[in-house]
Amino acid sequence: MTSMTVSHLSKTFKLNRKERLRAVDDVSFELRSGETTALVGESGSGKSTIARMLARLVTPTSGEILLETSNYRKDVQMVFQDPFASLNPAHTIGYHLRRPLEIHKTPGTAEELLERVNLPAAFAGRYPHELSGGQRQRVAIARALAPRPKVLLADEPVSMLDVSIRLEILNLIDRLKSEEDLAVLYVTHDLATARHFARDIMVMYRGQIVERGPADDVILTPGHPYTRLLAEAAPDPWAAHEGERPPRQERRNGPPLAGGCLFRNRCPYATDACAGDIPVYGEKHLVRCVLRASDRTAMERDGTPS
Ligand SMILES: Nc1ncnc2c1ncn2[C@@H]1O[C@H](COP(=O)(O)OP(=O)(O)OP(=O)(O)O)[C@@H](O)[C@H]1O
Repeated sequence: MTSMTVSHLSKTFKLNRKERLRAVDDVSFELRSGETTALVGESGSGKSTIARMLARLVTPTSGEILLETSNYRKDVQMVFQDPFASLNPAHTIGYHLRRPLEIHKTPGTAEELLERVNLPAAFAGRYPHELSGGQRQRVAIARALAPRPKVLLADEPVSMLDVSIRLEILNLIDRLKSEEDLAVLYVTHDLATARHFARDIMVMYRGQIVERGPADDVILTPGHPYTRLLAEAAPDPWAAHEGERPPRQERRNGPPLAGGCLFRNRCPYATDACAGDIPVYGEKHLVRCVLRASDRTAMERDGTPS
């Protein structure tokens, strides 16, 4: 069942008197209960801005976010990247968990919430500094679950944690998704965990969703040259291409491209057509590109025209 429908969502930031940055550009998708949808793309592509608009922390410039239910503040919860910044050092874990129960008038106790995330009930009396990063992230997840939300937004929930415990936390979110029938948006740089935990993957490039579809299809048979670049070089898309890594500023704002495909100045298959309107092809697996994957295979076989 659809929990949240996002239509034509855009966000333009005003950088200074003259400059504007279109961080999110006409994005539409659905989040369904009991399913994880991954949002992947390099740094600065707009992933967090989408999550923050869905959490109502950032006001959209245009577009619509429709929720099946009516109590938005209760039904949409977010887990942030930094488990050290998200808990107040002055308050106990119990306080952090009881607050949302009180605010949203949901039944339950801090101890029950701790159990749901596999932490001992005695942690309710502890302070954040007494916990490890992984334990804090479990607390942050428990706090997000306290109001019994329908939608959980997880923005890079494990990227600041020790590699050895990342899977535990992702498995926990996955189990809770099934138990609570949550619609999960998993924002990540990491294609491998996106493929493993998500049913669908959406690939963002400079504010636009350039490809989306069932996780295996997107990763194993990427349709967009950008997805292919990400998939070949995962987890860091530039790790294997260090010499070609574009400077951060260029990646973020880039040279101005009026319309057309925003990837065309980096794309090995770019043609004049890429400056025009870009069609979307596919049904379940959608790709925003003038060339189909089969055309590119033929170009590679027969030699790319110079
Ligand atoms: N409040 C803001 N004011 C101005 N620009 C912003 C603001 N928030 C984000 N941006 C810009 O919007 C673009 C998208 O940022 P966003 O954080 O959504 O990307 P991201 O894909 O989540 O990146 P990361 O993985 O590094 O978090 C970036 O160029 C960023 O600098």
